[in-house]
Formats: sequence, structure tokens, C-alpha cells
Amino acid sequence: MLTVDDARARILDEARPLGTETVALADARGRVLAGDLVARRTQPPQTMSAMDGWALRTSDLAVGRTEFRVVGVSRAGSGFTGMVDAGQTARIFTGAPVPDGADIVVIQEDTHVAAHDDDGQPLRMALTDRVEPVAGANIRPAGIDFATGAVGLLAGRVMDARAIALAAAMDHPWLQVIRQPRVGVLATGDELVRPGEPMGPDTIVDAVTPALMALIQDAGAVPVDLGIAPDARDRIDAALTAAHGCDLLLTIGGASVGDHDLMQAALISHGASIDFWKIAMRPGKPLMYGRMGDMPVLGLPGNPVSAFICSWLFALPLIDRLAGRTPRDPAPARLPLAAPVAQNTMRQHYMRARLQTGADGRQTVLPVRDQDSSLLSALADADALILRRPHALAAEPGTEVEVLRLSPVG
Ligand SMILES: Nc1nc2c(c(=O)[nH]1)N[C@H]1C(S)=C(S)[C@@H](COP(=O)(O)OP(=O)(O)OC[C@H]3O[C@@H](n4cnc5c(N)ncnc54)[C@H](O)[C@@H]3O)O[C@H]1N2
Ligand code: MOO
Repeated sequence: MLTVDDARARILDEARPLGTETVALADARGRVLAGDLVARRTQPPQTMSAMDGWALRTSDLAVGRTEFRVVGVSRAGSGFTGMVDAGQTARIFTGAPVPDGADIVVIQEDTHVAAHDDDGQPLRMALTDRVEPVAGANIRPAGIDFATGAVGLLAGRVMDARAIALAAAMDHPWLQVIRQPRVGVLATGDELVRPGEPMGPDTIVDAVTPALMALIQDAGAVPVDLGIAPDARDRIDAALTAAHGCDLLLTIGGASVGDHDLMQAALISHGASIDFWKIAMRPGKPLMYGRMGDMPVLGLPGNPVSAFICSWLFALPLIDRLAGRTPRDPAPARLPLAAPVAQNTMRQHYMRARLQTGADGRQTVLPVRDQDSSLLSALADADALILRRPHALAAEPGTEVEVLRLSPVG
């Protein structure tokens, strides 16, 4: 049987980022830049003050001048267009252009107004403290952030709040980004109903579709609910036809060996090639992977925990790749066990577990008691998975094991 690592590699190796589209900057959160983003302007556009104070000449400070004649005011958005000559100063505010002639801004805390005119406007400014004549002090040169034509954000950058700020500052109202993957979710099984639908004695509620819809959204992709197909070839065929147009298809159930496990045959009749079926992992052994045309298909086992863990391990990195991001590959932490675990089989085991912090502040990990792959209560309760490698030996409390955290969302 294929190992988890080999299965991951086979799934990811074939996948390529999708095409591009243009989105408004306001809709760009979480999207992936399709190309380098170049500044369309220079920031700051001219020499700007970094402080509220007075613009003047360092040459005046160097010769010991302490009083200056006020010749104008430079505000953010409306600079002083005149010249600051020797012995002169201009009132200046943070973000205002530094007038010609001035090469230093003295912060107002080091000054006082020595004389006002009849309207109360400052006529003369005097220094109250000694100010070092350092040219450029409290001044931001033009282009210190970025200059027109400079590459500010690289292709592949995920547009988080910080990247959005820079794109906005570089004057990009629109961005070229990788298209969001459309991920079809198709549940199968005669026994399934939607939450709230009439129930019979043999029915259970489709819990996996809603879980996958949430997981897909958390991954920045667009979920497409393809419904529940009963265990009948014609119904599964119709649902697979409806999947055309998706970038990835996740099917749930019908992956095993039972008489009603029809998914593989249906996929093949739709021209799908099956790359692998069954991997050495628990839960999730009957995972199937193939392609229908260009569209990758993950045939998830029906047991809800198996479907969730297979999606978490394989569908999420695949969505990352299709969306143009680096496929996630969380490194396991090492934490001591809070309860013993048995020797593992040849299947890599992802045990549902809870992180806990002892009175001494030390974190341990407690496997949930029942690892049955149908138990949604245990899955909801878990906040981590203990990763047990094939044939790992039995381990006592205190033994460090590999732990993957299930994030609060996803
Ligand atoms: N003889 C064997 N039997 C089974 C094997 C095996 O190797 N030999 N593998 C077992 C394993 S492991 C798993 S996992 C399951 C996978 O079965 P299928 O993928 O064929 O899934 P189903 O039979 O359709 O369903 C299994 C189970 O899950 C419930 N289910 C299905 N879909 C949903 C859903 N959307 N929401 C909630 N629950 C769902 C379904 O009712 C069944 O109880 O096969 C084992 N058997
Ligand atoms: O491997 Mo199945 O996926 O036990 O539940």
C-alpha cells in the first residue's frame, strides 16, 4: 500500500496553479498575486516631514542661530511653495512637504513661539533646547518607501492585510490574482439525508458535506455542493456530470469494497483515470485519487472522521497548490503523552487527541479513548492529531510523540 508521503507527492506533483482573474483590491483578501506588483507611484512623492515642528536650515544651527523668522506653513496635502532662506523657518506638520531651502525639521517640543502677529499667527520661533545640526533629521526623503517601477510585492504573495496596504499605497485598485479553486463536494449513500430532513430508522445525517464546505472556505476556495447521490449508478453518473466546471472534486463514501461502493466504477465510466486507491493510513485507508480530464478527484472514505482527516491531509494542500500558494505541510510538534498508546500497525495512524496543560504549565497530549472513525463527537472534541508512524512501538505516558494541531478554524 502507498505511504501517506508518497500519496501526497503523487497528488501534488500533478497539480498546477489555476488561471488568473482580476479582482478589486477590496476583494483581494487571501487571494494570491498572479504576477509581481510594481509601484505606480513614488512614496512619499516628495520630501516629507516625519514630525510636527519647524523646517529650517542646518547651516543656521551650525552657526548657533537660535531665533528664526516664520515665512510660511506647510501642511499635509498643501505644502508651502516658497523658499526657506537663511534665518527663516516654516511651520510644518507630519506628512507635509519640506519646503525648498530647508534641510531639517526641528520638533516643536524643542521650540517656542517668540512673537505673534496681530492675528495670533507665529512671527518668530526660538529654540528652547540645543538642536544638533543634522541634515535630514525628521525628514523622509522622496521614494524612501518605494519608487515608481519598483517591485513591491512578488508573484505568489498571499494578499493579507499588510500586502493589501502596500498594494493600495502603490495605487492598485485592481489586482491580477490566481483564480479561486471551485471544489465540488458529492456525498453518496442511500442512508443519507440533510440536517432537518425527514428521517427513517436507517437514515443518518450527511455530516461530511457541511464539514467539507467549511474546510474548503477556510482554505480560500469556493465550495460547490453537488448534493447527495443515492447508491445507484445513474444517480452517481448524473452527479458526476454536474461536477464538470469544478477544479477539484471531492466525493464522499462508496470508496470501499462493499456491493454498494460504486464510486470508482462511476468515475472510470466518466473517463477518469484512477492513480491510486488505498493508502497505508488510519483512518482513511480506502482513499482514492485520480483525474477526470484535468480535474483532480479525491474519493474520500465515507466514515466521517476518515473523510475529514483525508481532506485535511490531502485536499487542503492540493487546494493550496491550485490556488497558487505553497502547499501547507505543518511540521509536527513533539509533546509527551498523557496516556499510553498501543503499538501501531503498518498504517500511519492519525489519532484524535486533546492538548492539555498541567499544573506545572507543561503541555501533554491525550489520545481520545475511542478512535473509531465514525465518532464525530470525538473529532469535535479533539484539537490535535497524534501522528503514529507505521509500526511505532507501544509508548507509555511521558513519551514524546509527534503532534499536529488542528487549527481553531479548519
Ligand atoms: N470489508 C471491508 N469493509 C470495509 C473496509 C475494508 O477495507 N474492507 N474499509 C472500511 C473503512 S476503513 C472505511 S473508512 C469504510 C469506507 O467506506 P466507504 O468509503 O465505502 O463509505 P460508505 O460505505 O459509503 O460509508 C461508510 C460509513 O460512513 C457513513 N457515511 C458515508 N457518508 C457520510 C456522510 N456524508 N456523512 C455522514 N456519514 C457518512 C456511512 O453511513 C457508513 O456508516 O469502509 C469500511 N469497510
Ligand atoms: O480507515 Mo477507515 O478510514 O477506518 O475509517
